[in-house]
Amino acid sequence: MVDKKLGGAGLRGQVAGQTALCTVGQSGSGLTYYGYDIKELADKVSFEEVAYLLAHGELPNSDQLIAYRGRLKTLRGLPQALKDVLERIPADAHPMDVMRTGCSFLGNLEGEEDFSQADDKIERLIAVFPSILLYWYRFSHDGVRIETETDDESVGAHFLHLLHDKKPSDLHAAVMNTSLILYAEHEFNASTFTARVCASTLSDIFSCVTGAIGSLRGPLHGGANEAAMDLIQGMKDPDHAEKTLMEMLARKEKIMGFGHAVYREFDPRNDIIKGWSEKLADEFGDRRLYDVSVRCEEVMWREKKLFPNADFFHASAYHYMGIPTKLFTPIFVMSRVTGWTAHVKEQRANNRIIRPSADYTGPAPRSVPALNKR
Ligand SMILES: CC(=O)SCCNC(=O)CCNC(=O)[C@H](O)C(C)(C)COP(=O)(O)OP(=O)(O)OC[C@H]1O[C@@H](n2cnc3c(N)ncnc32)[C@H](O)[C@@H]1OP(=O)(O)O
Ligand SMILES: O=C([O-])CC(=O)C(=O)O
Repeated sequence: MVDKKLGGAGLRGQVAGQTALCTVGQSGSGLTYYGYDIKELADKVSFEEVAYLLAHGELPNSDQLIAYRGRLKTLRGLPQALKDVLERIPADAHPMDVMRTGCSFLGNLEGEEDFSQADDKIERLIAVFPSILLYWYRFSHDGVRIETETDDESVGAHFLHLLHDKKPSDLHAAVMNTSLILYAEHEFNASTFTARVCASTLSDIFSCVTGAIGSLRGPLHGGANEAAMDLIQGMKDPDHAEKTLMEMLARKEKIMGFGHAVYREFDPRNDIIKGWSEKLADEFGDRRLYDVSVRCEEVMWREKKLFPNADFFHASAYHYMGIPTKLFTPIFVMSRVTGWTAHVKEQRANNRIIRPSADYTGPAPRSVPALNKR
């Protein structure tokens, strides 16, 4: 196992605040949302129930769930001004930049005027992110202006429906549901911490989420699922996967989708998405991507004691559902917006501006030389 440097760089191991939302890596279950184990949530509930839990602190009863799903359905439409903006974003833009711009622009049209509107804005963002992404994607790639208001019951099915122009199979809707649950919340990860820092200045929720999207975009965080896909795509079979990884490790390259800042031996989300990836591989009728991913897992553990994080088996799972690689990280946004916004509310409820100190390493005090003396 890799030794962690506690303290210092990356604030690793330092407590930077309190949360009631989530535990990561504590002994026992590994990952819980408001006390519920991630495995049980992934087995028993829908993403919408998790989204409600994160927003309100308790799972909804059946009336609350029906009403919540109904509200999300009615909030999927895009204002014309936002459609106009999305149509101007080029096809080769990164979809995470589309999400960032879409969120920021919506903040201009439907801004949060005071914090009592937070719950409404949160529901709007959860409902509208798939529409923002796929309106842009289908316009820029297929030349069509899609209708974003579908009657799909779930966010995951709505996303696949807009992408493929048809309702998804039960299997694919179930995988999306689980995937969105797995990605929903993860304590003080980099993007959530970004959202909390922004919230601590008493800024609006669109600014908090826009900033968080920027942090999630990087390959050391959410962007790793796309980087993992790029890696496994080129692997012809498990032996080739092993050879490729051994060469990369010899060159001291990072293998995206492996390792974690908090978990030490495994990421509890991995087994869950891995199981779905195998089911999808069998349905797809070509196990190559799944089999090479399994070999990567074996090699990384044997060579480096590093394990796949939530991102690694998401790559093959999403690919088997016909999702283009560059849309992988935006799916993370569609899910994590629930965690980010729950943290924004929590920060606001007990706020002090987040403003740490730095160890100074610059020059000793000195006086400014005249321009002709520099
Ligand atoms: C959903 C998520 O956001 S999960 C994270 C997604 N990100 C990735 O998959 C990117 C690849 N992984 C990484 O870069 C890292 O493991 C991170 C960013 C996740 C965690 O970073 P840290 O907490 O600094 O990692 P940690 O302290 O465990 O690293 C210790 C050593 O292991 C090595 N290591 C860690 N991860 C990897 C990896 N994926 N491949 C190769 N070596 C690695 C590092 O090089 C580091 O050595 P160094 O200090 O000499 O650089
Ligand atoms: O917790 C982290 O550092 C990264 C992560 O796994 C997540 O945000 O889901």
